Amino acid sequence: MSEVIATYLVHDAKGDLHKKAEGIALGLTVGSWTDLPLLEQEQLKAHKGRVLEVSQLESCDKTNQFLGKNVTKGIIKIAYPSINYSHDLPAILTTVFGKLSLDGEVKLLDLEFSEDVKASFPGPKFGVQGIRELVGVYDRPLLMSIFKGVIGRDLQYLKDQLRQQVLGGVDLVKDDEILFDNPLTPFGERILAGKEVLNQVFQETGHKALYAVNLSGKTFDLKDKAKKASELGANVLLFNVFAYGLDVLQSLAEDPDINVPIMAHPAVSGASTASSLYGFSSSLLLGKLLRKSGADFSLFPSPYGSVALDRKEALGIAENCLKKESFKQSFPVPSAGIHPGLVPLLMNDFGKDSIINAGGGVHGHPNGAIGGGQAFRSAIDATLAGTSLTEAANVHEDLKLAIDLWGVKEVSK
Ligand SMILES: CSCCC(=O)C(=O)COP(=O)(O)O
Ligand SMILES: [Mg+2]
Repeated sequence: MSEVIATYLVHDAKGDLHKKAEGIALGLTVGSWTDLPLLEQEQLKAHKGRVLEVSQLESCDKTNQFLGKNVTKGIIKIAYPSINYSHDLPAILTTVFGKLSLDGEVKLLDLEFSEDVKASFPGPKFGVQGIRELVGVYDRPLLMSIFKGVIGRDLQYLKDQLRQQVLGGVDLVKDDEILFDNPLTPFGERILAGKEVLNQVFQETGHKALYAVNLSGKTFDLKDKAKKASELGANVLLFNVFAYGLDVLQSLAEDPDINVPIMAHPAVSGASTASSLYGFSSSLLLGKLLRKSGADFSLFPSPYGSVALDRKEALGIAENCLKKESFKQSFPVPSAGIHPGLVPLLMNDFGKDSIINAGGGVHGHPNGAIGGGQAFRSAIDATLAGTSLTEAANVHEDLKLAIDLWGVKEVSK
């Protein structure tokens, strides 16, 4: 059947989850059902939402949150026929979670798309394999660092900082998401300066790296800017997708003239995912929907750093980025507050097909960004070899300095 199936977590004060589910299925499709004459009921049958599952999880007394209100917690699954909407995310999301997202304690946990609806989405242009081919690294997690303190600085500062990071052995360097187009480091000039530095380092050392430049500005200017970036030879486009909308990402990913991988930053997404009662699940928004819309990379808070996400949610994002699908895979990038001592935990959770990403954990190293990058590379190599970081630190000075500063968390067996 051609449809989208939505799974919701609900907290219902009235306690009748079946009635609630029927109300949602009708309200978001044909409206009132039983009041209609029989003929009209028959005609509208193909359009009506179908309740597939209602299961009660528990009844709870939410004394602390809502003045003693008793609520019933449950899971509701509803199928929405695809003849009701055009096959694009704005129409699909408005159908399955439009008015409903404003109507009490409902969280959208998952969406399942029938194959014909799925076919309307591009998925990543490059994917994990395509990105690996660009950097020529196949046997380990990639390492990415982030420009820091570039706001208010000129192109020369940016070039110097890029050079230090790449000499440390990182595979990618990304703009911070808060660096926008500006007179000191304009978008096009950042791309050209980045290429110059990366070429220089490659000539000197043979080390290949990519630079992700922040694609920013007004929505209707983005395509032209992205095409210009593509012509200038940009390696990767960083994109604050949740400040714009998933469909804007999809339009960029679908455009054949924008032949550049897209890195989705999670800025602003917390407003839609953080509550346990409302919004979207992280695995849906930052995993499944980003991948469908064409993100080659999905950045999200790891369970361990400064902005920690629940471990199960973070693993759910990575699973949706990588699981077997008709689309290419998106690279999961657990981020925020990452230092070399967290590498064993990250690799244990996210495996080889992930990217270790750090800003402060690279630049804050006592030997600067070169030492920071090298400490991370040693931590990755040691973990792959099954050696503890404490042991590896005996022979890798930069790793030792990093561990002395930030500590180490080995995986508990
Ligand atoms: C919330 S994921 C975003 C990662 C990011 O953009 C960043 O600036 C992290 O920097 P840090 O110094 O915490 O590694
Ligand atoms: Mg940042």
